[in-house]
Amino acid sequence: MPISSEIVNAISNAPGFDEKSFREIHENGSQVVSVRINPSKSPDKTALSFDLAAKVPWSSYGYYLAERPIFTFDPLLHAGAFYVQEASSMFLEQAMRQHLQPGQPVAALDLCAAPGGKSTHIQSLLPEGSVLVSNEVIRSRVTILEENLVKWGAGNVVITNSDPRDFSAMPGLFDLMVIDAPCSGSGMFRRDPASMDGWSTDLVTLCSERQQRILADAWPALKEGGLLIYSTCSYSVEENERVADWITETLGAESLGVEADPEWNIVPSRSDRTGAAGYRFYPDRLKGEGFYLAVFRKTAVSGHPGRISGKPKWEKVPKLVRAGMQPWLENDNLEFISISDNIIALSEPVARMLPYIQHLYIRSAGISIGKWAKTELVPAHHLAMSNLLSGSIPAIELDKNAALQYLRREEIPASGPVRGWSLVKYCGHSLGWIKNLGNRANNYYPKEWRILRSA
Ligand SMILES: C[S@@+](CC[C@H](N)C(=O)[O-])C[C@H]1O[C@@H](n2cnc3c(N)ncnc32)[C@H](O)[C@@H]1O
Repeated sequence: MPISSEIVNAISNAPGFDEKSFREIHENGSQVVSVRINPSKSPDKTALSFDLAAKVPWSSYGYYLAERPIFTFDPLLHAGAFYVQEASSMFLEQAMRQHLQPGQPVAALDLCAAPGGKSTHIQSLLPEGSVLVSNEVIRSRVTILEENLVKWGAGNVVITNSDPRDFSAMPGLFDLMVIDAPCSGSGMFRRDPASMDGWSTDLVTLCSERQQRILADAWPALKEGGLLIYSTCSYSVEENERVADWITETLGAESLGVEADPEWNIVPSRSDRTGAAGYRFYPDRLKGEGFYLAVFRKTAVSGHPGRISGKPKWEKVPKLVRAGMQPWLENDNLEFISISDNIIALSEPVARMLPYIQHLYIRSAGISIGKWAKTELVPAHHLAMSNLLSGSIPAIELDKNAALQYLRREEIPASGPVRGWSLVKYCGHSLGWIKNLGNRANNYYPKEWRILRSA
């Protein structure tokens, strides 16, 4: 679809912008499809419905696909074995790898997290012993964030639904802060031409002001020496280099470079006033959409986070219940708490984080194990998707058709001699639970996540 002259004129001052090739790439209808593999599930290449021949050069887990399959009908998507993500955004990996101490656990915040592209990626990159607070301010968007993180199987994540303002009350809590800010979205015009209709220079100004507000609100929560990764999917200098200038001038942050192989065709940029380094992605120069990323180190002194006093909103799990859960779990090096009958397993880094963030709206933390119903556990979907589950839990392996039947929440034939709870797997990856009643099996796939489309 042709791109309007109003848009082209407004972004023509962007470093590396080439009007002719930019117009061509938006008009020729070409599309790029990429996915990121979940290293904690490591799907077998032969199980995937697509070929992993072409790597995204700046990410160890990213791959380009030759064409766009109907991902909904790939059970491994629902198993959290991969995430469909635009390739340029995966450059976040270089910023993390080049600026975090290898092996050193961190407390990370992904402030604008839904639907979870960056959070799932950050989670895959964090060293053992780290914790990720994945926050989304818009309530209706937390649902998809939670779905994607549960499927990813992540246990070291806390999902919150709070305003950036609420993070100012926790000085110096995070070593890493990722702000993938809401923006005017011009970088996505090739993929979603209809979104051009809502674009205006006023929107760019509004976004730039909002980006600064979000940064100012969250900034106190970053530790002295901590890392800020700022990104947008906009081409506008007002939302990128000008914001980078504002970060270095007003917040006093130090700009950090990220090494990028010249063959990747990423355009390095410098902001006008302070020379802050940024990295620009153009679809006419590389295989990816429009994107900007910049990295900063906080040099100012931060306060110290204070534990929020008062009674926590959760209770300890009684010994008897803990004993009943034992056969379900691979490792017991966890803390168990109970919130409104739900039993939750917290790894040590998550348990350590919670007292500092109690005033946030916490949507979920750690891994939901299930509900204790008198004498037995009714297992949660999150447990099925996590690596906490004991290898001795009965499981049935389904072929693709039966797996899709299961994911539509249809009845699947009862199989195997074992009555009771059983995992359902596809190519060795858990999809969820059934309860085998002998003559039939009840399907416990979460109703709100079921596939509604027919083939
Ligand atoms: C670019 S998207 C984030 C995409 C996400 N990081 C990913 O990789 O999947 C920006 C997010 O910021 C959220 N947002 C909108 N207004 C906000 C505000 N005032 N403060 C913080 N976040 C906001 C949006 O709901 C949206 O989820």
